[in-house]
Amino acid sequence: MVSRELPRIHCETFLPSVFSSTMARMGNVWGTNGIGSSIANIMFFHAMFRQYIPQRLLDLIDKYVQKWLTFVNSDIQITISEYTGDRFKRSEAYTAIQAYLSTNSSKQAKRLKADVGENSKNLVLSIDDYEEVTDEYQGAQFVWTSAESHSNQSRTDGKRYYMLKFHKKYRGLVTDTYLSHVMEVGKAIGLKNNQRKLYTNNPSIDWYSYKKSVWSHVVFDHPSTFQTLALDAEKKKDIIDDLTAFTKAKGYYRKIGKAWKRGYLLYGPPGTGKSTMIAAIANFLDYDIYDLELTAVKSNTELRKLLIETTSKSIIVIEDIDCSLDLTGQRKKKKETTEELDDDEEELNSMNAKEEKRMGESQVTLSGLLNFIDGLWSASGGERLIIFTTNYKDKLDPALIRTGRMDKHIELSYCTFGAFTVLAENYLNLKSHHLFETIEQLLGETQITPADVAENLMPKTTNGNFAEVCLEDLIQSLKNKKEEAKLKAEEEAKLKAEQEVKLKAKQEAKLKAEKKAKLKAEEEAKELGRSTMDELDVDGLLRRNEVKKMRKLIEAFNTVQNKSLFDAEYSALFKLSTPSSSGNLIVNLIV
Ligand SMILES: Nc1ncnc2c1ncn2[C@@H]1O[C@H](COP(=O)(O)OP(=O)(O)OP(=O)(O)O)[C@@H](O)[C@H]1O
Repeated sequence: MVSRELPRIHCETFLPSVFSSTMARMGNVWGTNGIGSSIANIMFFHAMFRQYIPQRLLDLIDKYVQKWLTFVNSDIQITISEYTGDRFKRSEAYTAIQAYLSTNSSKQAKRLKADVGENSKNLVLSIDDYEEVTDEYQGAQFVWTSAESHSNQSRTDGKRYYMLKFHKKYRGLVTDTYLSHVMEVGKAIGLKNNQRKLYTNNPSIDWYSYKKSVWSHVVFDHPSTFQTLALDAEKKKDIIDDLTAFTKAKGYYRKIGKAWKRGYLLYGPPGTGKSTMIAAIANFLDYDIYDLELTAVKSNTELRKLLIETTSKSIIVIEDIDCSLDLTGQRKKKKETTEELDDDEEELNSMNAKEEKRMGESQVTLSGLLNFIDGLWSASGGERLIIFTTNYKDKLDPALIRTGRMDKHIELSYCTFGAFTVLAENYLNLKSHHLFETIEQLLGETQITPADVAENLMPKTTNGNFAEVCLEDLIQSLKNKKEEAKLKAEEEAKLKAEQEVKLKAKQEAKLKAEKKAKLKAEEEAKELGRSTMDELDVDGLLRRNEVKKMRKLIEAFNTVQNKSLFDAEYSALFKLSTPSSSGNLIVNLIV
């Protein structure tokens, strides 16, 4: 990353006389007429010189002048840009340097910039553009400058960078220890100031504005912890152990050749604590949360870009993944739409409208999402959890939740007595109570979400023994729920019984009809006497009223055993001069 930007001689080719007189005037103004005119003369001769000397010779001279300047210039410069590569990701070095310089800059720099700090309470100062800050390290001096470069086309499309200048004799010190020292201290300051953040993705239309950010954030300040989470102790311990093991497994993941990330699927009915658990996990691990609104992501490329711009030590959350996108049916639907519209040209206008609407909708596909979770790009950053939540696990594509993508499936279900005791302690400060026994019994008999229990345990009055009131409220709620469930079960049983009776009647009618049809067929077969006739009848080659005639014909054939006689019989029977095609067929079959 060490780049040595050496001063270049810019050879002016504009009118030397104008320049010369300007310089002379400046000399007068400064009272240094001699120096001014000397510079003007040098520039004049330099310009003349460049006009009459061949280009190849000029290039050669330039090359040697640069070499000479390198030799005599004692400073080395290192530039650290805010965004590396094609502005994919904010440089960690830039952020660390910003934090590192924040302490020095407030003491030294005369022009400072102030911004609201991470905790939104204090102002954080940093050096303004082209202001210099000198840092001392092991007796050496280092000069830092902050600046912004603009491309020729755009004045707003600035690329921010820090520039470090030092004497070339400190090159070894810089590469060996100084830069790592800056990074280490900067990161430590960053962590100290750091408050966890809750990010949400910006619509892509804003990505290229002056703010240039794909994510927006607020300070994450959710009070949920594993202690306050209503969950059975065993389940809780299992999750905590899993998370702890994950955070310590950097080396292990590298050894087995896997990206350092883990997928959690939280599923269960609404109000069972899926979002609450995510907050508890973030607080436990001290991670940021990236709450990804998938419907606002237009394409798989955008999804990848969002992923790249997440930091490590973070949780990427997609809530209600089953509702986020029709990930499996999306392509099919589009195809159907196109086919329909092809069929009818009159619908061209409506097609355009539909197409426009479709363009506005998310084009993220299942494969895009799968790549997001465990494609090559997902390995950048490391130490990340990906959490999906859903109320309907069965609706999800198995590929999305298979082990390796969603490594741990956690069911959050209705409130157990264990979960209730956590809530009672949190909400009412109660470890035990004489009503707990009744509640335990009722919880075993009916289903209630932790959200509903929590709502009942919220003190609604400050008077008297509100804990007892809350518990009684809960008992009443549980009884109501039990009654509701009983009524619902009875209703369902009644409905089921009715459906079964209907089904039985339908089946009996069907059996009866089949039996009747069979009997009729048997009677007809008997009448025909031969299976050949059954086949012919089945094949529909003969009309039913011809069957009887055919029987006679066969009898005639069997009796006469002579083709010419049979033909005569046949013609007489059907009153034909020549046999019909069906007659011929029968004859062929029989003969
Ligand atoms: N397991 C729990 N522990 C503690 N509080 C809970 C728990 N479950 C629910 N709650 C309470 O109920 C409220 C709603 O819970 P939460 O939003 O976490 O449920 P959810 O499962 O994410 O619901 P949804 O599926 O509708 O998003 C929370 O604010 C919290 O107060």
